[in-house]
This record gives sequence, C-alpha cells and structure tokens, in this order.
Amino acid sequence: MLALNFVPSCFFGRSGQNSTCGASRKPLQWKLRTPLQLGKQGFVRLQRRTAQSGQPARGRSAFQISCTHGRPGGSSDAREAFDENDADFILSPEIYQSLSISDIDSGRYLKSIPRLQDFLPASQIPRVCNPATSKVSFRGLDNYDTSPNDVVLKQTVINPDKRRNFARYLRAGPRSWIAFRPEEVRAAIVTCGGLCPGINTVIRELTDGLWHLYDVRSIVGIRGGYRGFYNGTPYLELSPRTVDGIHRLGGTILGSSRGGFDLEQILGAIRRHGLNQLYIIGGDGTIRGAAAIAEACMRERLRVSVASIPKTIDNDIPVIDHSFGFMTAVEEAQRALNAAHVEATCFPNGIGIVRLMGRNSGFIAMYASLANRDVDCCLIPELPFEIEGPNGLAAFVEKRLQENGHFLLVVAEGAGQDLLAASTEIDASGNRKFNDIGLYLKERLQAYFNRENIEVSMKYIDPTYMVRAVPATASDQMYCAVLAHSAIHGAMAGFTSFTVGPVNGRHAMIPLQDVAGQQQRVDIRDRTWSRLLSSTGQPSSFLNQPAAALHQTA
Ligand SMILES: Nc1ncnc2c1ncn2[C@@H]1O[C@H](COP(=O)(O)OP(=O)(O)O)[C@@H](O)[C@H]1O
Ligand SMILES: O=P(O)(O)OC[C@H]1O[C@](O)(COP(=O)(O)O)[C@@H](O)[C@@H]1O
Ligand SMILES: [Mg+2]
Repeated sequence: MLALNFVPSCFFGRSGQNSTCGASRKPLQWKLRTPLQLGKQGFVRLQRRTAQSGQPARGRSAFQISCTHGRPGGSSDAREAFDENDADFILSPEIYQSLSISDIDSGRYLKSIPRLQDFLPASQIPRVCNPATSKVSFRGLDNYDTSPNDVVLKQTVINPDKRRNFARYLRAGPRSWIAFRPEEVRAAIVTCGGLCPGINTVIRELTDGLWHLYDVRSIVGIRGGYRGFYNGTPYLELSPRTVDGIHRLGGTILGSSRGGFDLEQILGAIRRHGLNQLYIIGGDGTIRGAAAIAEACMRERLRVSVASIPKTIDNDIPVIDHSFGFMTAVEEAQRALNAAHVEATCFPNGIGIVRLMGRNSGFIAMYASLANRDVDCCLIPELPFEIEGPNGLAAFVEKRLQENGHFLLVVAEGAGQDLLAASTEIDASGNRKFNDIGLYLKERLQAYFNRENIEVSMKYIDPTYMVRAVPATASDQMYCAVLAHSAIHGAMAGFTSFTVGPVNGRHAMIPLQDVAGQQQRVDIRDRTWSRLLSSTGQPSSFLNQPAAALHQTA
C-alpha cells in the first residue's frame, strides 16, 4: 500500500549538484523495489544507498514525500529529508528508478512540525551550513547532526496483534542546514506562569547555546511574562556573562506573571524589535499563548520561529515523559513529608497532613508519596473520596492508627474540591483558585476523632511554594540543558510552533497543537497508581459505593 503523491520528474529543492555542506556527506541513491502509486499521499521507508559504494547507508529513513504538480509539496518532512541526504537534488526519472523502497508504513501518525519554508518564499530562507558542527566540542563527532528522518515513537510497548498506528515525533537535535544566518538572529526569551525549579537553567542554556553553538549575539530577555513584550519594561540584553551562575538560583531572573497575554501587542513588539526567534518557557496557559503567536506569525508571513520549553511543577503537559523541575519538586517535598512523619511518630495517635501542589493533576503528590514510602494515604484530584462512612477516609485513618499509632497523609491541592464550597476566585490567567483542602481535612478529621472520643495529635504542613522556588537538582540541571538545546536546534533549522521534550527517553519536537489545550492527568487505573496503592496500603477507593468511583474517573 505504497502511497505517494508524486511526479517522477519533479523538482525538489534548488537546482544544482549534490550537497556541499559537511565534507563527509556522500550523495545517496535510492533504489526502487515497489512501483510508486501516483496520486496518493503517505509514508515510505526508504533504504538509502551511497552512490559510490552502492552499500546501504546507515539506518533507514522514514519520511513523507508530498509533491503536487511537479513542485515541492507542503510536507516539511520531505523537504527536511532532501535537505539532509542530497540538498540540491533533482528527482529525475533515473534517480526515481533507483529509489529503494524496502518497507512501507502508514505516515498518518507522523507529527510533523511547521517550518518557515512552508509559508515563506525560498528567497527569504538562507541555507546556512550549521556552524555548530564545526565547534571544537563537536568537530570530532562522527554523527553530530540528526538525521531528519529519525522519529521517536510515542508508544514503545507494542502488542503485535494490534495495529501499529502509534504517533511519531521528529527527533530533536541539530540539522545540517539552518534557516538563519547567525548575525541576523534576534532571539527573545520569556518566562510565564508559576515558578518551577530549573527555569534559570533553561534561560542560561538558551543563551549559552545560541551564543556558543550558533554564534548568535543578539539575545534579549522579556521581563515579567507575556506583558513584558509590550509594556515598556526594557528588554534585558543576555549574554553568557549576564547569565553566568543563574542556574544556582531558584525562580526566574526575568520575572513572570499570570494574565497579560495580548496577541496584537505582542505581534507589534515582535515587529518593532525585529525579533525572529522566540523561546517561550511556560506551562499549559503559556503554551496556548505560544501556539496563538506562532499561528499569527505564520498567517502574517512573519519570519519568526516560535519554540516553547514546557514548564510546570504540576507535570500536566501531555506527550513528554515529565516536565523539568518536577523531580526537584518531588525531592524537595521529601523534607516536608519526613518532618510530618517524625511529628506523627512522636505523639500518641499522631497524624501528619502535607499539602502539595497539583491543581488538576496529582503527579507531585503521587511521586512524592511513592518516593517517601512512609505515606499512609495519598489523595489526588483524579481520585474522588468521601470522609465519612465505612469506606471513608476517616475510618481508614482510625484503623491505621490502631495498627501503627501514627498516620501520614499527603494531599494534592486540587483533591476533594467537590467536598468544599466551590471557589469563585480566578487568577489573572483564568485559572480557578482552590480552597485549602489540607486545612479542611485537618478540621474534618479532628471533628471525627472528637466525636469518636479518640485523642489524636494533628500536624498540618503546607510546603507548596517551598517545593517550586528552589534551584534544580543535578538531574534536572542536565535535563534543562538538553531541552534548551533542542529548542535552539529546532528554531535555527526554521521549525516553528513546536515544543520539546523527552518521549520515552528520547528528545523530540512536538507540535504545539498536540499539547496546547490538553492536560495530562494521573491514570488511577495504571501501574504507577497501583504501585502507590501497594506502597501506602490504602484502599483503591474511599467511596462508600466504589462503583461510582470508576464511573467518575472513566
Ligand atoms: N488560552 C490562552 N491563550 C493565550 N494565552 C494564555 C492562555 N491561557 C493563559 N495564557 C497566558 O499564559 C501565561 C501563563 O499562563 P498560566 O496559566 O498563568 O501559567 P502556565 O503557563 O504556567 O500554565 C499568562 O500570561 C496567560 O495570560
Ligand atoms: O503561583 P500561584 O498563582 O499562586 O499558583 C499556584 C499554582 O501554580 C501551580 O504551581 C501550577 O502553575 P503553572 O500553571 O504555572 O504550572 C499549581 O500547582 C498551583 O495551583
Ligand atoms: Mg498551568
């Protein structure tokens, strides 16, 4: 089922001879085994052979070729593939005949990323050999630039009986050709939304990476979030010197804010300041804003690459394995959990309650509890619960106190909001502000034990802001550096409207559309939550009618 929209003698890229970028690059031929079926679009896997030796080139390439009426089509992946293998390439009938199609697959699931080339004339896009490949640190590398055909699979556990229809994302990394001359780049970095450990590291690595790898000399920091684009606050000139040492600080040296997203004013600022690369660090709200900016730039044919670096302490961004700073927060939360445990064990019927962040997703609470091992119960927004009744939380606490004499409860801020009077408070970004579930549980449990005539010693700890205002731990520092570099490589290559992050451990570029407006939540039917249950020993439901629990979370 080969599917190509393809005219054999069509012209891809610019005319001329083979690529001259990179001394080691060899021209490649493709040998055809399966007749191409004209007039359809799809995905082929080609086995590349070098022209000289006729030997198969390293690896296989999967990419989409889309070509209509003898002209290069709209597929950025096709163009990327040609950029890499044979930059100036006429797909003549002879070469067409030597295409080797060794495997055919469906391309519907390739998550391609828009490129400047897709909406701007070729005359506006220089083809510049990637300067990073000649840097001392990379010169010795055999394989520095990323094959444009490399994809990262969303799903790695595969049931062979089921269809192989898994999403694939373009692998992040440096491309051999870039779409900006370093001296013309004017990059802007902005940080929005709540704090998260590692933001300063990302700012530093973006600045250092642009400067040292790509020789970019014009980098500015936008102060105070989106509104800083246009509210008159002077932009901060960034260089390796100005960002030196900031990775050891919590917070963001640029400042942040909620609200203040004004698309027209932001576009005006982009034009006025000649910005052509935006690095937007933020969570779900910020990403929705970044997607709107990228879309407007494409619509108005502005030569601007928009890259987002996903930031959220709540770890609620879909597709990526986890967000930066999240593990630091989990680590930092241990101090509160340990303190609450010590307090609980030292007094008769001691109950420690710790509230952690997690507006709609309970990842921090779940991972902090899993890591801690002393937690008796973890409550998250995804798990509806009742306090009273035979299956309710209070009865479980009482039982555990009888067995162990102490109890450690972790609760995510968004858990149990249905039990509280609905909050009407909204923050400047439109996020609903929650009432304090930790305090509520403290009061309700105290009332229960008073009623039961059981003396308890209740301690409530709320370290919510403490876990996100700290600098990143070592592993998050390294992670932030890779994220920053992935964003730079993508933007310099002319990709736009994308975010970056690890998918099954491999760093990928992900279309903003795939993450904007979606929220990752804990799946209380998957194995991680089962491990949590086995670690705490809590029941799978605190509802007096357990069937309802499944119903609500389905
Ligand atoms: N739907 C949206 N479209 C455009 N911008 C948005 C949208 N939602 C939020 N924003 C902007 O993104 C920024 C950060 O959003 P917020 O929700 O506070 O934090 P986060 O990005 O960390 O989730 C704010 O400046 C906010 O105005
Ligand atoms: O910083 P604020 O406005 O007090 O908001 C606190 C909220 O920020 C969060 O840390 C999430 O922030 P983001 O939406 O910026 O990722 C939530 O856990 C918490 O509800
Ligand atoms: Mg958010």
